[in-house]
Amino acid sequence: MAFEGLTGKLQAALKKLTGKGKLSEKDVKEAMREVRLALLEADVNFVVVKDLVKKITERAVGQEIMQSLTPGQQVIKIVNEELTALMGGTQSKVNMAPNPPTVIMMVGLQGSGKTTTAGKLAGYFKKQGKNPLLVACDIYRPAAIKQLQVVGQKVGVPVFERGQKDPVQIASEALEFAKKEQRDIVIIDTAGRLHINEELMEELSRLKSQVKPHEILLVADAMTGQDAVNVAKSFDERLGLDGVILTKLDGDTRGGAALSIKAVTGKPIKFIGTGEKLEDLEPFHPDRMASRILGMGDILTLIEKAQASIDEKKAQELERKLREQQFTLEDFLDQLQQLKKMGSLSDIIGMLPGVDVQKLSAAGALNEKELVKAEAIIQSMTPEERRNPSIINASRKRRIAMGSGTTIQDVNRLLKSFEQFRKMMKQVSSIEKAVKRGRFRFPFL
Ligand SMILES: Nc1nc2c(ncn2[C@@H]2O[C@H](COP(=O)(O)OP(=O)(O)OP(=O)(O)O)[C@@H](O)[C@H]2O)c(=O)[nH]1
Repeated sequence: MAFEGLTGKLQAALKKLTGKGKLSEKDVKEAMREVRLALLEADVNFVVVKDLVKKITERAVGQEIMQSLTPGQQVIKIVNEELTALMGGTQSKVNMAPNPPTVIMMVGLQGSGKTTTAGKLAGYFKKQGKNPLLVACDIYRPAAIKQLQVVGQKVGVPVFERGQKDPVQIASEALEFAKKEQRDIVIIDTAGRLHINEELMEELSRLKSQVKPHEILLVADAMTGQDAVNVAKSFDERLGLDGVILTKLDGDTRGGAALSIKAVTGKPIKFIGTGEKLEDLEPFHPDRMASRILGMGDILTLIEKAQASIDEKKAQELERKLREQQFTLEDFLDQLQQLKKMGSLSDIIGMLPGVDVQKLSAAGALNEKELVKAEAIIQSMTPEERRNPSIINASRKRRIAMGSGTTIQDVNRLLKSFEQFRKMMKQVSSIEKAVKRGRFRFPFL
């Protein structure tokens, strides 16, 4: 899970403030020193850090805050707001052409995830009812065309290719083709290089003047931290970017790129890549990211992910069962299977507020293999046992363990996690209600 180190340190710094009834200027300044260090260690650009901490401190030591009943909470609210503002404030969407097709040019260095992300983006638009076309203009790496065809096929979007022809020529033909075939979004995968060089920029500039894209998106690898920020700066100076797609935010990314790109280049992050699978692309919401970084969870994204992978009827049925306490192990099995579609366990759990992912993974609670085991155990139960786990006595446990090739301890553990899951689902629905009523309180306060 990305940002773990940063989240832990920010929480530790801010927690010191929430324990106090009244705050002095010294308390705030001390906490801000820790916030500054945490951000620098996360590889956030140091000018950005300096500016951010100054803004937070100025607001936090203001009369209103210091004299409020809950000054610590107010400071956290300020940090949350300033982090949100730093990342652009509100969501930036892709510019759509008034007369389709909308042309999107994907640019970036080799290995940043450009080709994969072009496929993800095509899949994203297709799910929204659009009719995209992918265009293979990375002619130097022969495998790139094949790779684009593979991802295109996986998301069900056609790929326009003309082999090693001049990319500018390919793009022009692709536009003609898109108009004829009524494709409303054209996504062009361009060549990458290991480093920024003149030849690459020349080619991309030629391509830009020929196809006049409505959107130029830079794909940058979040794992490279400040390098990603510098790459964004260079591409923007030479080509003019409309936005950035930051990939690999599922790894142990420290946070530097996500927090610095907008402030340094003025260009917003529009999407983030959160895994290797083609559905692992999320629109970027600065406010939700700020909450995630502060360890306050991201219930809204979690709900959206659930909505995207669970069909509406099933979700309503599930909600009813949870409300009426009729949620059975059979439903649990169904949920485990749905969960697998939503992404990695630690990413999903990390979106719940107040959950310490690091602690859970250390305790082995987020092991994906456990999911497979859980499925086998539930499948070895009788329908009666699935509906009513309280009848599972010692001899039934023995039978289930034998049948699933597991141990009695495994069966016990599963029954226990089922109980916990039931509780967690209840918590999610009560948080959702609280958010809707505007009464949601940050859980670690
Ligand atoms: N974990 C993770 N891996 C990603 C993500 N996006 C892309 N990748 C992986 O990054 C690697 C490089 O991706 P490509 O799409 O081949 O990179 P590229 O930028 O198109 O490379 P060139 O075509 O050589 O320019 C692949 O193994 C992808 O699966 C992401 O969001 N998370």
